[in-house]
Amino acid sequence: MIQLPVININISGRSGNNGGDDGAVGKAMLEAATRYGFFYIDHDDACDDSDGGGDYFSVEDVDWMFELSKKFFSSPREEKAQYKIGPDNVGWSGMHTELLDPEHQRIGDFKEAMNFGDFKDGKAQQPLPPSLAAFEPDLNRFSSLCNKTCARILQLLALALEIPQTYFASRHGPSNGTTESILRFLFYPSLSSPTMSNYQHDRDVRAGAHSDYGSITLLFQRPGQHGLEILTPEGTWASVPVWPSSSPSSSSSSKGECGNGGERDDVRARDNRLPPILINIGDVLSYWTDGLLKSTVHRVVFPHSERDPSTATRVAANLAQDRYSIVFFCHPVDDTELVPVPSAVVATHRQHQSVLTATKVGYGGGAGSLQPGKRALTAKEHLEQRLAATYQFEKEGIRLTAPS
Ligand SMILES: O=C(O)CCC(=O)C(=O)O
Ligand SMILES: [Fe+2]
Repeated sequence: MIQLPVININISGRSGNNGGDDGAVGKAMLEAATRYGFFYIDHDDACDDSDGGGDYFSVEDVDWMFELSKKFFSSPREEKAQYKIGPDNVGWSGMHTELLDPEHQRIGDFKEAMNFGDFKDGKAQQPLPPSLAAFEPDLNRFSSLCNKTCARILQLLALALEIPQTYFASRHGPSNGTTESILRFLFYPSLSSPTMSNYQHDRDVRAGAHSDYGSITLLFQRPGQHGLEILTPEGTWASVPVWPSSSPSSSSSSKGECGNGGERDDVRARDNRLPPILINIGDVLSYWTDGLLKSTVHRVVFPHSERDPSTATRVAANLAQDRYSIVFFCHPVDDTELVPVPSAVVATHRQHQSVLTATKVGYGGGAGSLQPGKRALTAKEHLEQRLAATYQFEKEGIRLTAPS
């Protein structure tokens, strides 16, 4: 189990009771992003002088999205199949359709997913299945809260990198242009599901090892449905709890009245039943900052308690859990040129990296090591390059391992 820092943010970006503490919060965030590539965020209303609700996720917002996700995944297979994912990366993907770690997996991921792309003027730019069509405004609102949260995180990171606060945020959507951002519902059936009959506990995973391609990812998890693991620099897998404990490392992550108060925050979050949102850095932000911000490899496994030899007993006793998660992959606007970030902090890091690391960053070098005479990659090109390097793509853009 790894204890990652919990960073308390106010969403409005105005100082409020926080006493202009953005500097300390940004610094804590940058530290976590450079050390782990992962951290949690929590939000304290008392620290926010925005006009109350509306700008951040309420418990009800998140519960409702999970309700919608369940509603969708439990709709008839034939119905979901009409909204199958295509080259544009939106729509439904069934069990074993995605293979995130082709080198190590014998069979595709044990999961189903539903991807939503950008919303424009409140409207989805893709057909919505009957189970969700009536809830377009709710999906749009949730996606918009995700974008706002990403913008705020990017603003705090920019502050800590000593560049204009709008440097990253103004290069992200949705108001600045089209992006490849995706809101994604995920469903990992429990071991007791009939779809699990081909599962082999020594070889199969719910989602294979991978890094995310965007700038940052938000992950919403449900209490009791753990399974996420991250690869540590030592090359071992560490489980990431849904509820971070109030360890000293988390309470040191941000200071001040409205910083993370360790135990106090943990209790508050539990009372409200909303675990903090897990954030991770993706490949494009790592590339953009020459590897200073880490894009950490992670995967989703079946909980050890369900994989042990007494699994049969657990399954029989109905203790095995489905896992539902909701992910938001935040990407820059497609035509953003990934020129080196004008940050002295990044420049210093670049000077200290070895040539070997510099060529591996973002698995295609970093923005600062561009060959002379070559133009910078755009965000869309970077994504295409990452996708091509990960999968031997079939024509439609995702690798199919089984008919779905
Ligand atoms: O479901 C999860 O917990 C993580 C999913 C994930 O890492 C992804 O979809 O990229
Ligand atoms: Fe991921």
